[in-house]
Amino acid sequence: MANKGDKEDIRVGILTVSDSCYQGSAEDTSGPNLQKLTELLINNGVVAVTARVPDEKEYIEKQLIEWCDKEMVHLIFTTGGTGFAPRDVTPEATKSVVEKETPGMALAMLKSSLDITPLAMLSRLVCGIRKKTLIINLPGSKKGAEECFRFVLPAIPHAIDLITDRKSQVKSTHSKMQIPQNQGLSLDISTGSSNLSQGIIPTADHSSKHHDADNSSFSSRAGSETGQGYQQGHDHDHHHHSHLGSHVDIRKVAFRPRESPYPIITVDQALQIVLQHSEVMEEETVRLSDCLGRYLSCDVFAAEPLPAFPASIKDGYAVRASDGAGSRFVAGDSTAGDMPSCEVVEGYCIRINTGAPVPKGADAVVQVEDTLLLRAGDGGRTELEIKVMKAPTVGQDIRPIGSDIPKGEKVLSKGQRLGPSEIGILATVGVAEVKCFRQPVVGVMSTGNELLEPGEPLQDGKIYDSNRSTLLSQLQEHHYACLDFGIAKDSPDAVLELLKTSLKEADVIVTSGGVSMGERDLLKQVLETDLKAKLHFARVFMKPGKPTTFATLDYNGRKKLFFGLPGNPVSAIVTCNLYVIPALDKMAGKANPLRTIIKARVDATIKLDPRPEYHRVVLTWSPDSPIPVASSTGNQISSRLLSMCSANGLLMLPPKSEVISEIKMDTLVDVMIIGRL
Ligand SMILES: Nc1nc2c(c(=O)[nH]1)N[C@H]1C(S)=C(S)[C@@H](COP(=O)(O)OP(=O)(O)OC[C@H]3O[C@@H](n4cnc5c(N)ncnc54)[C@H](O)[C@@H]3O)O[C@H]1N2
Ligand code: MOO
Ligand SMILES: [Mg+2]
Repeated sequence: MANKGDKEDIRVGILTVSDSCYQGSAEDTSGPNLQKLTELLINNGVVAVTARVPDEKEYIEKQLIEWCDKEMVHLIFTTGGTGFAPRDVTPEATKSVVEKETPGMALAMLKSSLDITPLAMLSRLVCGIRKKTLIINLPGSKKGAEECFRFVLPAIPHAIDLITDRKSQVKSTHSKMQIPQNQGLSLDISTGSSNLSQGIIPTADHSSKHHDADNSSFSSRAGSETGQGYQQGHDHDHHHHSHLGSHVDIRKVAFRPRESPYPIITVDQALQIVLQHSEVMEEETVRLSDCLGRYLSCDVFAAEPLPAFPASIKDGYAVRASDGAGSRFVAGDSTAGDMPSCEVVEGYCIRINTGAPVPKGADAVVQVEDTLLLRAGDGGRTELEIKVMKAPTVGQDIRPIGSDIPKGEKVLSKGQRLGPSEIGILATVGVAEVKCFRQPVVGVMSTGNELLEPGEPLQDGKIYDSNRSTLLSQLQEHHYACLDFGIAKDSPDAVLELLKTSLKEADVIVTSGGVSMGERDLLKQVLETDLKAKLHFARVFMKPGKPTTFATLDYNGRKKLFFGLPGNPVSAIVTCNLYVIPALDKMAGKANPLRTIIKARVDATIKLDPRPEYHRVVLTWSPDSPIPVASSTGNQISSRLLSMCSANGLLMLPPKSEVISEIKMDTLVDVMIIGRL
């Protein structure tokens, strides 16, 4: 663990007392098991010495004295020789070497063992202190020894601190004992864990230390991933430097915190933090065909007026208004795409089509419907003379130069989203490439041993990975480039390896699963311990989505954003809507990245949850009301993805309180728009 080096090791000796094990006629199962338990469950526990002795008082005493006085071990477990048999003398040997007995520990083991079997009364365990060593007798059977080991485990770190006179540790334990149970020290007899001073899960404080630290170890590691197996052995500091996989050790399940060390914050606070860290990306030049959904990084001006020539609005005749109503000779024609070569003079007109340039001399267009044909030529192939039925006015049905877009006008602004019309405007002003903010590349991955790819045969205990498909398509719906990084197994090495791969390619990483309180919920530890990421928050007061986690880290000089979304399918998609989309929008250059919130009328009474709830609804409009109706999608449990089906809104419900416990039917409530209306 990251902070293992902060504490001194507890040196442990394990002494198997048994004639048959000593002679080799029976296998010693209890001794090796105690060794494993010591390394697994005693934080900083190191098995320094082990030995097997026969059931002989002198042998036992000699070994105990040597370990206490020469090997300077802090703690000795004996196993065996504690019963009623004639050769059972371990308690007597122990009594003769200790200076003080510690009957409380013996009593704790006896009391708890009696709850398991009345035969425990036949055990004669002795515990005591010789100089700076605590000696604990355990029964000979593997099961009995393990049970008794676990019964005394909660008191061991503090006992060793006292015996070895580690004053600061003792003081800190005592002060924490003043804090109510679930806030400070909690000794849990069932698991033997103490959440005090174990430092198993790095806290926010650790994270900032890591962030400030030189992270060159990360850069150098990035190129040499071995994906080596699960880390073995005791994680001393020297181990850290040679190990290429994760430094997170999740084996000591008993030491996971029983309360989340992360403060819980509000949705508004969380969003503010996310947006603070979402910096607008650099600009790049994008072809017109690729710029749908992008945000402009500069204003766009019209280089030329539109139209660039006076253009006809109608199919008809270009005339001189001063000629009034009456007959005109048709001198020629003007069709779109060609500049007319002739000029309109008094008494003449030119046949013209919509959009075609109005020829010189003409100052009005008369639509064909307002004329009569007086004379045709060439068997109807030409018009020779027409009659204008109504006197035209100057400028009639002509679009003057620059009337749609004057020359030099700003047609689009920085931060504006390029939708179909905006892309049309770019084309209109003759732009083939445009400067936009680069879009963040988003890497998406799932975590979990239980996950299968859809299409694979279903296996016992497994489920199909739905989060990845949901998240990838949601990001695509918002026009973001996504990379699919697949599924990471629930091991620190696997998670670290996939994160490192994704960091090379993605600006933003979105994972789902592994962020809550389970021993396999290891993302936060890998982020902080291995990647030196700064965790900004890891709990939000909301439903669904409570364990939503947000971190940033520096990777080769680039800031990367990390969203650890909760694994429950609805939690993942709701929190993607609430945090990931606004972050990406801001990075992509959107001027206002906040989601749209409107009012809707609920069509049924809704019970409130203790957490502010984002209740999935379908919004519909009826012709007789401008206010939409919000209909719940049913059971809102966060595993039920069907509650997202067809939902286009999230009702933003307040938490249940003494003042309010439900929202009555027909009440107007805020709704965040998340889908097509
Ligand atoms: N002791 C506590 N337990 C839990 C708490 C808590 O505060 N204390 N919070 C609960 C809440 S709220 C949520 S939400 C979940 C979040 O869990 P994780 O983010 O750790 O996710 P997992 O444990 O990995 O999985 C939870 C759930 O989701 C399923 N899952 C995971 N990934 C996928 C996927 N890609 N596709 C479909 N389904 C997925 C997984 O199988 C689990 O059923 O924690 C609560 N527990
Ligand atoms: O917050 Mo969890 O997301 O309720 O299920
Ligand atoms: Mg979990």
